[in-house]
Amino acid sequence: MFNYFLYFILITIFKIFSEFLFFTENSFDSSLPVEDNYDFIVVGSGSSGGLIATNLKGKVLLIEAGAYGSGVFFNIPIIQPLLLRSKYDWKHETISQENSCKAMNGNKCFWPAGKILSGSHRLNNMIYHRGFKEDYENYVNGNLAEKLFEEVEKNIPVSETNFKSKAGEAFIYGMKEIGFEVLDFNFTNLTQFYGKRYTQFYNWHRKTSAPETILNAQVTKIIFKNKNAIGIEFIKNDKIHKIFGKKIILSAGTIGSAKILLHSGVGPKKHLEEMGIEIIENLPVGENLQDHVTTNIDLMVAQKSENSILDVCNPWKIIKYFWNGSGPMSLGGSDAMGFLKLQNSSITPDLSFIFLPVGIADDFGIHLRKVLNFKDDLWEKFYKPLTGQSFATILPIILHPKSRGNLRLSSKNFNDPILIDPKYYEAKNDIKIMIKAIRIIQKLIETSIMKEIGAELIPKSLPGCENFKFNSDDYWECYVRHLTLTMYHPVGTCKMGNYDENSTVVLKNFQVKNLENLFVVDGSVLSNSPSANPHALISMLAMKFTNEMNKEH
Ligand SMILES: Cc1cc2nc3c(=O)[nH]c(=O)nc-3n(C[C@H](O)[C@H](O)[C@H](O)COP(=O)(O)OP(=O)(O)OC[C@H]3O[C@@H](n4cnc5c(N)ncnc54)[C@H](O)[C@@H]3O)c2cc1C
Repeated sequence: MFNYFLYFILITIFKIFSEFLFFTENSFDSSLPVEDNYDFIVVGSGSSGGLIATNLKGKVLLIEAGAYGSGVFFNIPIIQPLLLRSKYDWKHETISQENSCKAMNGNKCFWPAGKILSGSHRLNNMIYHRGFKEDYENYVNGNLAEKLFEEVEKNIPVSETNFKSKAGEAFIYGMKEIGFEVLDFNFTNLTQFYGKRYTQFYNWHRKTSAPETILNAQVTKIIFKNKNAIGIEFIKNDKIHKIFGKKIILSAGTIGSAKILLHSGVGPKKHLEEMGIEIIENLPVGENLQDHVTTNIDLMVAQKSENSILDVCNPWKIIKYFWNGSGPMSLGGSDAMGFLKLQNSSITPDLSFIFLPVGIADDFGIHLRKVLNFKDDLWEKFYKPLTGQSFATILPIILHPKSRGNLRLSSKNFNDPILIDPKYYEAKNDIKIMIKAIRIIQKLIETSIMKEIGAELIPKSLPGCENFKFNSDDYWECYVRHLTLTMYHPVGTCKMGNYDENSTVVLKNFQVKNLENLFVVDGSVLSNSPSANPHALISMLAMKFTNEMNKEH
């Protein structure tokens, strides 16, 4: 009971504080661009846009829909879950899903994305993994990629998590024991500096020539003269503004960039006609939506004092965190992870497993179940009876799902939500892979090292799946179609490709096909989901683009 109240009080204080901060940041921000014409206008300050704008040479304007967001406070890694569904999150939701998200209200899965300076990198779990060279060969040759990653890592420091749980260690060694071809099972590497979240936000502050930045400004349209992009329209403080530039770079993310293009008349002809939007170029914008889908496998573990709420609030640990960045406050979510090939013939890994030394029931249902949009039934029958026990989570991630979704506008009005349809598990093969992943987790739990920490699967049926024999393949199919979660890695809606391919939106130099001076550089250009968490790959591509632009300029 004491823990419940402690959570409740801390979460309430945080919510009041972040609302107050948001109010003060917005009320006093009336800044507008000082010039009439820029060399570059960069839309979006996230993993890609933040890096591009802070490193481009020339007269650069960075336009960001989100607010500043306190550096001192929000960059404490353990705060991350509290930023979800806050004012610093776009709070997207999928449309009602037929084959998945069945444990969520309205069968809608929650899709957060950063609406803050530094974008989703301010809200993410800070995991940094370069991925595998076969993933980036589509976009850049291997040797150059290595150099670009090194440049990225000079911009944003990366190091092993400072917080390492005993359960995380057992997970790493257990996985190495079970006989599949496992790759890189290890403690997680994070974008951090002395245990603090490190994003372009810091570089932006430190650079004497930081780009001119307009916050709280939502770009709604690209202005074209024939097939040339010449500027953008944006809304700030309820007023529409126009600003002009020689090159327009969209880095508004997989949802944001596609939405701006569609509203500007760049998209599938038939869809734009239905919406009553004048067509500038017929391109498959919004198609090819892909996401790393996962499910929540909570494990009960024997003891977990090292990351309980009392441990996080321990004054000595708080002092140590601010002194040397150690302890539970530096936990970005995951402390261990790795990859696995189901067959030796697989070119890149098929699955990734991310370990979190916490579980959904750990906060007594005060925050996380609301974030994830859980139906009351799921909470009341499955998780609530477990509160007060110790948990850890393993997220099995399908790295190359076959299911493809899309984005569609709901109307001509930019403020109306975009319709996100990931079509999770439409491809039956994705279910097969997920069930294999669950069987692997079951093998892992049987390893001696996992037994030592008392790991055990929750021994009861998920609400909605009670009619299936517990632990049968049919039961697990039902489970993953109910407890469907995103790893928050949507990509692909402005697919990069060759000029003669119909699916191409963006050419290999990031230019939008058939349109001059318009570029898209962010997660939306990835043609396929990478074999790792995408921030590193997206940053590497942003670095490539920046170098190419600086050479031309
Ligand atoms: C909760 C969460 C956890 C994640 N964990 C990890 C992780 O641990 N490791 C990892 O590698 N990846 C992780 N990811 C994914 C990763 O953060 C994203 O793939 C990556 O940040 C995307 O970069 P981006 O530049 O494409 O878009 P973003 O970083 O999302 O940037 C887009 C920016 O554009 C702005 N914008 C959007 N629309 C407009 C508009 N109309 N006008 C003006 N500005 C606009 C947004 O506010 C935002 O700042 C996570 C994502 C989330 C949400």
